[in-house]
Amino acid sequence: MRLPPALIGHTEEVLREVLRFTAPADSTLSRYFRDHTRLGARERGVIAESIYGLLRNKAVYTSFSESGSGALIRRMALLALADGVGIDALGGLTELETEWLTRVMEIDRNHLPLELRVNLPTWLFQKLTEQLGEEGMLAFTKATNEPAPLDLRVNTIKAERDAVRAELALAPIQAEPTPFAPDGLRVLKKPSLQNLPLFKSGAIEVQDEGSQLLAQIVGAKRGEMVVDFCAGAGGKTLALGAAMRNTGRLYAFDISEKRLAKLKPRLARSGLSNVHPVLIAHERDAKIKRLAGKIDRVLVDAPCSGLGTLRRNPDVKWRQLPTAIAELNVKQAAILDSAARLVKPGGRLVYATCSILKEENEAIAEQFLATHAEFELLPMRDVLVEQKIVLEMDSYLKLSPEQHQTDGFFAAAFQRKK
Ligand SMILES: C[S@@+](CC[C@H](N)C(=O)[O-])C[C@H]1O[C@@H](n2cnc3c(N)ncnc32)[C@H](O)[C@@H]1O
Repeated sequence: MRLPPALIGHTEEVLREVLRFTAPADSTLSRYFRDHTRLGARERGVIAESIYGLLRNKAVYTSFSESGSGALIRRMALLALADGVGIDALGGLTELETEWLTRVMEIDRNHLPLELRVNLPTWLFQKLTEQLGEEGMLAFTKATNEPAPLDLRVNTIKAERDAVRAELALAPIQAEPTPFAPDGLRVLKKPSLQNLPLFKSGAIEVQDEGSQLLAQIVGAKRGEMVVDFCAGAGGKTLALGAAMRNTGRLYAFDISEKRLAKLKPRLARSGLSNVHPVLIAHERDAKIKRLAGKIDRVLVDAPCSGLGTLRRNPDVKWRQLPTAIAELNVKQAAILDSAARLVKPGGRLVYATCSILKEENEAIAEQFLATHAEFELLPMRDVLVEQKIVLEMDSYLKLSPEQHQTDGFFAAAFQRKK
């Protein structure tokens, strides 16, 4: 069945807004759908897919749009829609548009220049090629164009992985244990989970396997004092609280009241009572000082470029700029430096990002070690053995979509010398 002609106009309108890059694409889409309640589920699906498709293929579409006629934004929207549903499904095309689309859709994209094919801004193309080599950069960009799997973390305070898997199967939702994270399940299709009793009761949370592994390597145990320094909406806080078996004290710091507010309902569902959310003004807030030298484990899940999450957020590569990354680097080092003060002798500090850029990862870890003689690196291979996670790593944890089917993550673990 042909899609209504108005769909092209809607896609154009969302696209115009998304390409301003003033807000994340998913929030622009949600707002548009809230304002246009008459759009049906299929139409929403087609628009959303086209917008994400466009963000993944922006360089190619921009080049293709140099031919054709009419408004540029319409040509871009048509390419995204044609890639998503096929030209024949589109209602409202003019003869000229059909002719142009048919012609450009026949171009073999494998023969386009590399920089176009990988669909990266030039600065990122150069950086990733330098860092990963051409083959590595190609493997990464290919993997970021694949949809991310839907991973769940079983809340071990409330349920066990096998039992949850069996209950999901009755729904019927098929799920497999995640390859590396001990409490993870990978759901094979993408059903809606919000209304499942398992979700409502807090037995499961949606969380990428990589994110679960970051919480795991903190190694939090019963009765400990733990700080999640950049807790946000608490994805990792909840995993840490469960690892502590709901004992001890877990502080969830963040500078964003809005994000901490999102943690509240998740906390209520989780059944955890050992979590203490604390709004801080900045990383050197006086509230932090009184905990100096008292904390067993500190996780710094630092604000970062998010370039490891391109599968879910393809707009990030177009929104990020090298200047913003340089500013982030200063912030990351400052947060890590302040968080380190909390760690007691023998305690563990974990620095993590969802980026794949060396300057946000290894460079920050190395700079930290060079300026903090009281800390030593805990090689990640040892931490993984301690946590019984079968993953080959060297000094650091480096997860990537092409190798591990997770988002791109980095983590370094340090120990304060005794
Ligand atoms: C990568 S996100 C955290 C995600 C979260 N840990 C999770 O698992 O869902 C980084 C967080 O750092 C917070 N942040 C930014 N600057 C900060 C600072 N100076 N001190 C503490 N948190 C900060 C941001 O508000 C954001 O929530």
